[in-house]
Amino acid sequence: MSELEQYRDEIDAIDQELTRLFEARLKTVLKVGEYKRQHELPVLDASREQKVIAKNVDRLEDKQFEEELTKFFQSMMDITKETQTKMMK
Ligand SMILES: C=C(O[C@@H]1C=C(C(=O)O)C=C[C@H]1O)C(=O)O
Repeated sequence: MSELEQYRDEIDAIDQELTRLFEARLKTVLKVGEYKRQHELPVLDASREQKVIAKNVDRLEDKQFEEELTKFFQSMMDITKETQTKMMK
């Protein structure tokens, strides 16, 4: 196996984990969405989003990825808000 194929195998294994975790996170987000619907709360909670980002940036072993991780979490939370909004219709 070439070096490139080995790296891609590694990426595939990581993606498998990411997909499993993303699905689990989305299922929990939908429960939050249902709670918000019942309690008439807005989908966006900007202060919670800031906390999620800060907490996870803090967990980074290599701080050079701070900008990338911030974008990653912000993009994911944009998706989860969209999913909650869709579900609340
Ligand atoms: C899931 C929530 O709804 C939104 C999505 C968030 C997320 O995906 O972590 C965080 C805050 C909210 O803007 C929440 O309020 O906890």
